[in-house]
This record gives sequence, C-alpha cells and structure tokens, in this order.
Amino acid sequence: MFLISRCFTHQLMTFSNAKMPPKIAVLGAGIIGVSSALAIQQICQKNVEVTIIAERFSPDTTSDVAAGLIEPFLAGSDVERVKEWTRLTIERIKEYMSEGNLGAEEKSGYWMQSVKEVPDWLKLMKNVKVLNESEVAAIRKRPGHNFGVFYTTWYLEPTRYIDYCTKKIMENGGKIIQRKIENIDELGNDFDVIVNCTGLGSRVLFNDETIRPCRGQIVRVSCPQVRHFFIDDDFYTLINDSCLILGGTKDLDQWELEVNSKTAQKIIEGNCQNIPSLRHAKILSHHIGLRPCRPTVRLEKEIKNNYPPIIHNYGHGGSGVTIHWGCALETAELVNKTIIERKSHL
Ligand SMILES: Cc1cc2nc3c(=O)[nH]c(=O)nc-3n(C[C@H](O)[C@H](O)[C@H](O)COP(=O)(O)OP(=O)(O)OC[C@H]3O[C@@H](n4cnc5c(N)ncnc54)[C@H](O)[C@@H]3O)c2cc1C
Ligand SMILES: CSCCC(=O)C(=O)O
Repeated sequence: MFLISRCFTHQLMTFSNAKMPPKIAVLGAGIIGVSSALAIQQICQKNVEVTIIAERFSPDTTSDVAAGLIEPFLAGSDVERVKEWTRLTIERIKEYMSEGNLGAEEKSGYWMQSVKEVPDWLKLMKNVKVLNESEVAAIRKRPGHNFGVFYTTWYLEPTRYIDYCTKKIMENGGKIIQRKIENIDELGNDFDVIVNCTGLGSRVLFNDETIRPCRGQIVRVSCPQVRHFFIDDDFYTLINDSCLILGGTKDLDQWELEVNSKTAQKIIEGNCQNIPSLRHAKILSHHIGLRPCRPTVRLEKEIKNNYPPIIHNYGHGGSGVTIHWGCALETAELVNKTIIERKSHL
C-alpha cells in the first residue's frame, strides 16, 4: 500500500502542483552542477524552480582544482559526443570572454609526444601545426619528445566561472542547500525532476562502480615570463590569469587527498626540465583532486518506480571544464522535454 500510495502521491503532487513551476533539484555544485542549473533556467525560460543541493561548494570542489585548459583528457570513449560538447563549450567561452569576464583567455603552446597523436578534437583549436623533424628537435627537452603539435586553445578558470554561474542562478530565483544526500529517498516528493551532477559521489549515491577516482596532484606557481603551455606524456605547465599550474599525475583508484611532497618535487623537477625558466618560479600552493573517471560520461534520463525522473550528468574525467556547457545544454534539453511530457499528461 505504501508503494502505491507513494507513487500515487507523487503523481498527485504533480497534478496538484500543476499551476506551480516544476521543482528541479540539481545535486552537486561543481562546474557540472552549476552550469547545468543555469542552462535549465535558460532553456526552460525560468518557468522552473531550481534548487542546488550539495555537500561542498566552490572553492572546495574538484572543479576548483582544475586549471581549466580546454581540451579533452581522460574523457572516456564517446569521442564524437565529447568533441561536440567541447565545440559548444568553446562557443560559450567566447561569449563569456566577450562580456569582459576575467579568468578566460586564448592560450598557445606545445604538446610533445612519445607516440604520434593528432586527435580529431584538434580541429576545434586554432593555429594547429604538427611539428616537422627540425621543429621537434628545436623544442625537444627530453628523449621521449619524438613528435609534437603546436596549437592555440583556451582556458576557463573554474572558480571564477562557478561564481559567475552561481550569481546568475540566484538572480533567476534559484535556491541553494548545503547538505550531503545519503540516499535520494531523502528528497521524497519535494521535486519533479532530479538532476544528478555529483561526480565521483555517484559511485555511492547511485551505486555506480564504473566511476572511479583518478587522483591528480598540482602545484600552483608564479612565473610571469612563461607565456606558453607545455604538455608531454608525464608533465604539464598550464597557464591561468595570475599563476601557472604544474601537473601531470593521473593515478587511478587512488583516493588519497593529502599532498605528497615527493610527488610535488617530481612535478616541479619534471616541468623545470621542460621549461628551464621555471627554476625561478615562486611556489604558491599545492592541490589534489580526484577526477571522476568513467568509461563514458553518463548523460541520460533514468526512470525509477516511485521516484521523479533522474537526469544523470556525471563522469567527466579530466574534461569537466572542457565539455561542461555542451553537457549542460543536453541536460537542460532532457529536463525541458521531461517537463513538457508531464504537462501533456495532466
Ligand atoms: C588536478 C586536476 C586538473 C584538472 N584539469 C582540468 C582541465 O585543465 N580541464 C578540464 O576540462 N578538466 C580538468 N580537470 C577535470 C575536472 O576538474 C573535472 O572533470 C570536473 O571538476 C568534474 O566536475 P563535477 O562538477 O562533476 O565534479 P565536482 O567538482 O567534484 O563536484 C561534485 C559536486 O557534487 C557534490 N556531491 C557529491 N556527492 C554528493 C552527495 N552525496 N550529496 C550532496 N552533494 C554531493 C560535491 O559536494 C560537489 O559539489 C582536472 C581535474 C583535476 C583533479
Ligand atoms: C593534459 S593537460 C589538461 C590537464 C587535465 O585536464 C587534468 O589534469 O585533468
């Protein structure tokens, strides 16, 4: 009886609230959650009530650790979808830059490779130049630099951008609740649609063991004279408005959130070998993030008996900034379609 009544109650709630704007719960306040919430408000023409529920908010999310370089990395096997999401995100970044926002720029640099790679997503970049032998020899900093590509991409600083999105969400009447959800039963019949943007949290919350942590450690430094990014198989130097991000670790199934000093030293040494002027850099801070890695990004609608429809948008690996807006738009379209379908049944 309980199950039937609960299901009936839910339908009844929907019927009884037919005149109220649909209530959308967005679980997660990283770049995926906030961008999805904003896209939902925009695509549903603000005829929705969006509430973000999250355990952690910026600057304490994985998203805040990211350098925000725009290129697919550890993004799973859906390469065509990832390329289209990247294309839409680049368009978004150009708009964001045209508004005069800080924390987003075009940036050029080198990707030096041990095995030649010229992925399709390079077609989305500018000034792409596959280096010839003499150019490789001129740039090479270590034996593993057998091939190379020069290109121009963008960066989008996540913390500034999350703040930008959050301000707009609140201006549009959005709400925010700080809370860890142990079980979606806790949400009861309070919402008409649930949007899951919990990243690695989906492993427990939605019992998805295919999403795994890929631990990344970075060092933020100040070295204004370095103006190009430099990426190779093991290390990277990326650029933000007022600092450089030195990285490259990618340790699957490692959950450790403590900074490892030996790893930090290795990251600094490796990047100094690639860019010797980094020896004059000033160390600013050390950070760890657990990339939410999955075989593919999960972006789909799930219908579970006795629950509101759930739209999943998680598992963006090392590319959450790169593909966020393409994913947010697709998520918002799924929400809008769900609302329209429900209205047609009233
Ligand atoms: C070192 C490093 C460098 C990176 N560099 C780049 C880069 O240059 N470019 C790029 O595109 N990507 C990069 N990434 C990847 C990018 O950071 C991630 O893909 C992205 O942050 C994922 O965003 P998210 O919103 O899904 O996850 P998160 O930022 O982890 O947000 C998840 C949210 O869900 C909430 N949550 C989880 N479980 C629950 C629960 N049970 N109840 C309530 N709330 C919950 C959390 O509190 C949080 O608010 C990097 C990642 C790392 C670690
Ligand atoms: C390969 S450079 C981009 C860095 C990145 O996306 C990451 O560390 O997850």
